[in-house]
Amino acid sequence: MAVEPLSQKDVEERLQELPGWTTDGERISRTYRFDGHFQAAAMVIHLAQIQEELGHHSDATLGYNTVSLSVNTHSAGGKVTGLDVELARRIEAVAPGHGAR
Ligand SMILES: C[C@H](O)[C@H](O)[C@H]1CNC2=NC(N)=NC(=O)C2=N1
Repeated sequence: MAVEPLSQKDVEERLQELPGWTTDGERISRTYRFDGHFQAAAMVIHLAQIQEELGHHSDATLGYNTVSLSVNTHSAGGKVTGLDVELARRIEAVAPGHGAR
């Protein structure tokens, strides 16, 4: 089943429930900060588990104490869909347990 892109207005509305997440119209993004590198790396492993479960994957960059995420849906022409928002929600649910801020 084709996944339809969300309108910019829909994306912005949904992001109101995901503080820290932003959109440039082509993707949704957030950078998390951690107490150190190991904590950030552990978050990436947890992220990989969630992404494999959902079959939906962000572009993730591991820094010293940061993890920067960006996601859109390739099959929707590289636009933002509900799948991206769902992934962001799942990540938000586990991030505090890793000390993310
Ligand atoms: C076949 C597989 O489910 C698809 O290629 C998935 C994999 N992960 C994906 N991740 C993201 N971010 N967008 C996609 O469209 C996408 N498609």
